Amino acid sequence: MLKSVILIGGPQKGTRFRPLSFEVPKPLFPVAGVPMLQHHVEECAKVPNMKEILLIGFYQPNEELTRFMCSAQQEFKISIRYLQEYAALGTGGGIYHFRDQILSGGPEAFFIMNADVCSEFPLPEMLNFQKEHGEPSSFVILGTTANRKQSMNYGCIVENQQTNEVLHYVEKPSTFVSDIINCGIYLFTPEIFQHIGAVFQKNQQDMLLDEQTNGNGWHRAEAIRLEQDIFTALAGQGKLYVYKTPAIWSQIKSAGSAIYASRLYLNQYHKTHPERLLGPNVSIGTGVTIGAGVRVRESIILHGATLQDHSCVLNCIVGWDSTIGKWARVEGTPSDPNPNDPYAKIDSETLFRDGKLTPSITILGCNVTIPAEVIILNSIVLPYKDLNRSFKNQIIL
Ligand SMILES: Nc1nc2c(ncn2[C@@H]2O[C@H](COP(=O)(O)OP(=O)(O)O[C@H]3O[C@H](CO)[C@@H](O)[C@H](O)[C@@H]3O)[C@@H](O)[C@H]2O)c(=O)[nH]1
Repeated sequence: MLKSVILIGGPQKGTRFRPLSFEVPKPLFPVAGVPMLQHHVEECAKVPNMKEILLIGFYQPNEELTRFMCSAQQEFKISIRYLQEYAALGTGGGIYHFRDQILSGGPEAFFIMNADVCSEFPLPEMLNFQKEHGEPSSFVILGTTANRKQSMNYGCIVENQQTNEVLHYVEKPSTFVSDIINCGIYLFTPEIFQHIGAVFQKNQQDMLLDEQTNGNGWHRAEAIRLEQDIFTALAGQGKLYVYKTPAIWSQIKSAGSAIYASRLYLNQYHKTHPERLLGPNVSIGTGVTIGAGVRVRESIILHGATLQDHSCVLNCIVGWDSTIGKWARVEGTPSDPNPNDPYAKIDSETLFRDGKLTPSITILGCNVTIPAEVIILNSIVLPYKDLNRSFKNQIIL
């Protein structure tokens, strides 16, 4: 059985996201149309045997987070829980504090991910890589290549090129170390807690020896960074490996990087979620209202029209100020030129053939109202019509 943990940090951390983070916690900021975290959740839920996703952070429980968790649990059919740290415990301290929760049910391995990254999340690939490299309980860091100058803003990894073992790990070095950087996505086995535990014990001993220690000593011992405290020590011990991905990856620290990450995900959608794209070949007039989950392609939506939630518009022209109700489907039949004939032109078909309306683009005149949950297929609807049911191959006067 497997689990995933997403490190969502807390309120003070999102400063580079102001003023956007005033409105919504940074991990829920929409990237490519869905909350940043949803990309993680979706990929985790696809991994066979994934039992649970734990969000760990120091946000006060809040309505936005609760709402996100409820809807994501339903949509992706996976348990999602939020575990709140009493203070910022760092990237290693939070998972150590909640180790019993992570290990309950006996997962043989678990993923840890930074919330503020955009990635293809090659989780199955990391699992396979773990099986093929080193001993079975080795740990895997997802890595990617950066340019020399930018690499120094990240955790830098020197690998054994034959075995992919991590030989050196330096967090945000001040001089060049390696162009392989840490993507903030890891695959661990429960054994990682022995290593974090050893750091915790040592911190506690140091704390007892330190006579200056006051009431917050416990917190100081528990604040542990995976990168500096764990990876640096594990490098070169035959335990830590890097799986390098050629796929998309970006950090999301600023508003600018959120737009860049959106573009990366939107490009992916052509392959992974074509239904989330408005398009291809869609033009939308001014003042058009498009609800959540609407699908549009090969259509022209004229100004003032409203496409209510989850409606689907394919091969249509939607007239000015028309309204398409929720879950309605308005569809026409394209009459594109033969794509295999380089000289082909589009046919301007006659409206009727053999006494029947030729299947063609559906046209809604202005101020037409299509009710919720109906299907309008290959039809022409004259202006100011309030339809009350489904229609197929008709001219509605
Ligand atoms: N739960 C919890 N999460 C935390 C805490 N501190 C940070 N995080 C979360 O951990 C992630 C890493 O945040 P930072 O500690 O700010 O590190 P960074 O500058 O983003 O660098 C990290 O990510 C890079 C990739 O994006 C890595 O290259 C780098 O090595 C490092 O892991 C973020 O998702 C953040 O929300 C904490 O105390 N508690």
